[in-house]
Amino acid sequence: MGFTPGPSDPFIELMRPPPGETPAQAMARQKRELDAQKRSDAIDESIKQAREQAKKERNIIKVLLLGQSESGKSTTLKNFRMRYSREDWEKERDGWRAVVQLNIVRSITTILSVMEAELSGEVPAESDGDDATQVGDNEEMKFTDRHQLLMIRLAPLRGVEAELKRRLGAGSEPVQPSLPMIATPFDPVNDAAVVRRTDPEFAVRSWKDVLEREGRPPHMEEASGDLDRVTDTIASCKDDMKGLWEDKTVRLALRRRKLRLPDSAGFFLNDLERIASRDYVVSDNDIVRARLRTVGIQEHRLKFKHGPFDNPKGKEGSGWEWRMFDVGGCRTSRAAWLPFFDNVNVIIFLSPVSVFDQRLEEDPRVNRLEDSIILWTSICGSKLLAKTQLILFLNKCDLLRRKLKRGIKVKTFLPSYGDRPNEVIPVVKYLREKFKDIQKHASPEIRSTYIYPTTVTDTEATAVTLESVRDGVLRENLATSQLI
Ligand SMILES: Nc1nc2c(ncn2[C@@H]2O[C@H](COP(=O)(O)OP(=O)(O)OP(=O)(O)O)[C@@H](O)[C@H]2O)c(=O)[nH]1
Ligand SMILES: [Mg+2]
Repeated sequence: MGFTPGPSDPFIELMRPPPGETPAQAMARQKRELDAQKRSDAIDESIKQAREQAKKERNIIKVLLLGQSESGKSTTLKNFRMRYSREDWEKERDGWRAVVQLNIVRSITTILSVMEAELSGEVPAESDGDDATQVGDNEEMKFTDRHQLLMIRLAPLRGVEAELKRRLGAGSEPVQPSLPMIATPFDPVNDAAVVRRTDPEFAVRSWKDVLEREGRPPHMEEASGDLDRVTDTIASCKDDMKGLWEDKTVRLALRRRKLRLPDSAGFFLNDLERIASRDYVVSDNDIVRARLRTVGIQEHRLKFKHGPFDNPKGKEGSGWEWRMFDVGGCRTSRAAWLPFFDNVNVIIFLSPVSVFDQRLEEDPRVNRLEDSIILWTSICGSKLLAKTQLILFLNKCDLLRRKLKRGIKVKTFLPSYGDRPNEVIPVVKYLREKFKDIQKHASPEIRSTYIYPTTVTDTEATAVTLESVRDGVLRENLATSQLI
């Protein structure tokens, strides 16, 4: 005899309408059941989507570039893009022309301001411990009619500077000196952190905005006319700019005033013959050197399709994608970093080694090396970043070499350096050990740190470093992705 489910079947019992249910109650119950089913289906769907998303993102590596302002984050990113995203790099080439021009013109107008100050007999400001070599006040500094003439002939560059700022200014704004400053992204923001600056620096919000505008073929008469005017004026000032930059008395005045031009200024000013011309074509090196302060956070994507670790599952078209985030490094920008720490796979942290005798632009009370160490300690110690792979670039080794050659003693600014030799290799080795120790003691979990001494403006040497970084990152993330 077969089994006939009877009234005692638990499922039937469960589904049975309650005794004495009215038609209205039955309708309400059925609606409740339908809603519950819908909710359950929605949950199933979102789980499915999350799984699919995780599968898709298995090959995505999130990389953050961190470090103080002018540490070389954007320059590092440019190296990556030049090497691994050549198509975009080429598309943006023309857009950099105006940036290089602004870099040159700003250096020249800054020098003109120094000359004006000298000629008007203004007393130079006290040293802020910056890297200029001491120049005796008694050194002869004779300005002549020729200098006056140079100043008059170069005066149109002030208008060009304003014009270039306006053009690059879609996303540009001066650094807000009134914004709260914090030393690390984990610090609470309060008004006490506000420091007033006297000289707000020109800033550009986003490469992408600027380059998209600048790189476009000029479609408006006005835009193309402006560009020609700018290029024409710069070209017509070429000889005078060279005369100014090469003049001994001017150099002496710059040293006496302890003027710190941007790190790339020399690179551009020594090559005026090529750059200040009407048919100037932007070179790879020019792009790498062109300084554009980052404000906000910019995302750039790189695809790795070739190489030993590029195909994690051995499937066609399943290469790795790196999402690289470049941040503004000054103290007013660091609060914006925090939301990007979620699920970050890799941090490339840049600490310039040449800055032991310099102060922060945004807060001249703070030594730049000290700032970098505070920042590194906070990043290493963050629980949120405990599983993140840390890569440290001890950058600007070339500037360190130059500085030490000029006789500036590390020990003066870093007494703990003691009597070790005042040479590049021992200094970098010393800093490397210090940064490594901090990582070891501050990290919530044991992890390795990959440390590279770099000069990211040297694209050939950096290419070798990037290969190693790339393979190291992919190897580590391959292991993680296998676990998904
Ligand atoms: N000589 C030399 N100059 C460098 C090096 N790295 C960067 N620079 C220059 O330093 C300046 C600042 O570099 P950026 O890459 O713009 O610095 P950043 O960290 O992105 O700065 P923010 O956007 O302000 O946070 C630029 O003029 C670079 O060309 C280096 O290793 N050597
Ligand atoms: Mg930058």
